[in-house]
Amino acid sequence: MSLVRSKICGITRVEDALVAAEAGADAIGLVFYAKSPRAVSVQQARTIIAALPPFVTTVGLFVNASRCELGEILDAVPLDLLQFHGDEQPADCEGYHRPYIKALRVKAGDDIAAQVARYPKAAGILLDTYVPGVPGGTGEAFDWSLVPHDLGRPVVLAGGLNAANVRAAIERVRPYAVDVSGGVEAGKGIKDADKVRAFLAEVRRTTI
Ligand SMILES: O=C(O)c1ccccc1N[C@@H]1O[C@H](COP(=O)(O)O)[C@@H](O)[C@H]1O
Repeated sequence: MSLVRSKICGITRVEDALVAAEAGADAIGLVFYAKSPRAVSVQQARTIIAALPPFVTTVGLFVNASRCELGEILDAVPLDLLQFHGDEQPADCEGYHRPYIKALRVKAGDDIAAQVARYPKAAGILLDTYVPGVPGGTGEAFDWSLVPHDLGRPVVLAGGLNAANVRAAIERVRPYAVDVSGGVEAGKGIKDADKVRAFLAEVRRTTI
């Protein structure tokens, strides 16, 4: 029997980070993608991370960022883990002296196992919903039955999760962790404390 880890992504405010940490989130996600309504500046990210208690993993989310842009952010922001959510190839994700997770956007007919195998150095694989033209954070779930049973890697399940469906999602996919953004928001980039608490409580009471 194991507990499923959790990440609350798209944090833009200190108060939301603290609610997530106090409610037991294992990680918070900071979006460094200017086109996202949840994008944070370097200074915002530093302020949020400085306010966190120990043992909360800080994840930086990037979408096709250049090496130069990413390097500048990493020089300034103490991120523990990188999440590549665009079309990054394996070589684009390596060389930053940080573990990374690669997001794959899932649709019917995909050979998920083959895509996962392309990223042997990834610490984990995040599975999100494929929506044409949108890299992520769509709030839409995908058909969880598309996920093969044993991908042999830590799987982070994402895409349209919320307190009402996360239990079923965990029981179906048996992921290492779940990741949520829109399902715990009051508005874009603003978390709803009650939704965050309800989501994390539901994750905690669901063992696999
Ligand atoms: O949150 C965003 O704005 C975002 C932008 C670009 C790529 C990914 C983004 N978020 C990630 O998308 C998934 C699913 O989010 P949701 O729960 O469906 O809203 C999650 O991993 C977010 O971290």
